[in-house]
Amino acid sequence: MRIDVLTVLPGLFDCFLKEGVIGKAISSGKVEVKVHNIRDFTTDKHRVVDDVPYGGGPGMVLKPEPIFRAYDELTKEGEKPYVLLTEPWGEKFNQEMAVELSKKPRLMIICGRYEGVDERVKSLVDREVSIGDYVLTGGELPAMVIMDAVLRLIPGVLGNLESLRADSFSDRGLLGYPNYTRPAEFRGMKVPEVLLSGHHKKIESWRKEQSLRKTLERRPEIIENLKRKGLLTKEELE
Ligand SMILES: NC(=O)c1ccno1
Repeated sequence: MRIDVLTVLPGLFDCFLKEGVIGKAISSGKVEVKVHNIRDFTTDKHRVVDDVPYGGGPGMVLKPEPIFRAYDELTKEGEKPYVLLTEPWGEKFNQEMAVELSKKPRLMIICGRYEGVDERVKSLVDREVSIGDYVLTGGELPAMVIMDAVLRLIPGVLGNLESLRADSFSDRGLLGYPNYTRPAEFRGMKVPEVLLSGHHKKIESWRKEQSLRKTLERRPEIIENLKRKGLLTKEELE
């Protein structure tokens, strides 16, 4: 997968693209992520990327020209990207969308900033995406959240596919089960006996029960939804 990011603050991505699982995936060539400074696509000596809103009002709006120039330049060759725009009022990002996006060969993420982008930029956009009902200073952090959730799903990026299976939200949207590691007792808190038993069937059913219990406690609507769709087994319903 290739991802092109358009932003006025490219430096925000430096650590994200160098460290951890994502950094390794890029350095090993499993995925390609290129961050582009929208200012590099301006033509004036002050490299202006924003302007006051028509009709008045607070703040500044990202101008269309530099973004369109960037899009034209970056899409001259190769597959046309699926274009996302990160904005607070976009479609809510979730695991389902992450899975869908992970199947695209190429993405472009335009990071909103200031009061937003000129509305005409949206003629380039396939999906406006929000990571939550709150307003940030810009779309760069949402872009990193989206890239993290999407890139980890690319085959070969996560060493152990098992951890993908055990993800929260990956099994019918159920929350993940509790995890423990050594020591077996820490400050009087013991690891559940079943996890020390080596009995894989019992461990699996304990984990399933914990996952259902946690989902029922924290996200009952997910259980109700699965019940309505008939996606819970008889045992799980007991
Ligand atoms: N909530 C968001 O995704 C967002 C994007 C830009 N500002 O806020």
